[in-house]
Amino acid sequence: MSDTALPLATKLKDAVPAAPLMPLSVRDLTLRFGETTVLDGLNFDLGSAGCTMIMGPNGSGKSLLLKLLHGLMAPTSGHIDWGGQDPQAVTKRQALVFQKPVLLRRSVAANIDFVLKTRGKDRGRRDALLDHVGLAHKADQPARLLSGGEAQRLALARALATDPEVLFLDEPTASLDPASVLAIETIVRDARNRGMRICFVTHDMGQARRMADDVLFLHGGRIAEHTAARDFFCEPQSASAQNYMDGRLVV
Ligand SMILES: Nc1ncnc2c1ncn2[C@@H]1O[C@H](COP(=O)(O)OP(=O)(O)OP(=O)(O)O)[C@@H](O)[C@H]1O
Repeated sequence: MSDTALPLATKLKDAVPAAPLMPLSVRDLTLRFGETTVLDGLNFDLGSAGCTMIMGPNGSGKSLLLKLLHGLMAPTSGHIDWGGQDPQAVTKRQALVFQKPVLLRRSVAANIDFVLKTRGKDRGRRDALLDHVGLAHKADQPARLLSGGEAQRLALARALATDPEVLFLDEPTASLDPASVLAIETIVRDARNRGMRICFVTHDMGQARRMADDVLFLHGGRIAEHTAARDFFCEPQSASAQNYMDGRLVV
């Protein structure tokens, strides 16, 4: 992206609080709807840095896992420990970007202004944020007129405006063209390289290979595999991950 990414990077780095949310420890995490168990006794840890790609077939529980980790839902049982921090205070230190961008029916600039104002952030960062995601020239345009890729970059800028320590992404590029996919990946990689912890749901194998430090593979609400990226893509250990990568796993 543009040269003006640097001042933004500096400000994001400066904003990291002293007591970090990472590492994450998840123990016996279970979610049921009535008689149906959709997440079944998950146990995993995430280290302080990097990008975890969360993969698995449709309905395996990826989106629900993100919502639990972000505190948008409560588990039926089990524990989520973000660096020993008070669970009540965790959500505000994280951001979630959905497949369908959630935007205000205001101008592009006003979408950023709103987040900066409500979070008590420096309003002067708006232009740097818009430039960082390549939308400075659209600042005065209504957000509803943006293309899908532009809207998703604005959603990402809104997320970055909150200075999250953890960024959750739920299939953010699912309906975007290759150039828009790469633009989003560039922004996310930059955030990761500046120390933001990334948890990224995708079905896009190429994207997972480009972005992953580690892969958490879900199948039927359980963790089939949690492996370093190079091991996962060279030789997945679980049959379900092998079948998924070969296009043979349909749930
Ligand atoms: N509110 C709900 N009540 C009952 N079942 C639900 C509810 N929300 C989700 N589910 C079920 O939980 C399972 C996991 O859903 P989830 O959205 O996490 O899957 P996913 O892995 O993200 O799928 P996809 O790849 O299709 O987005 C699915 O079978 C879904 O139908």
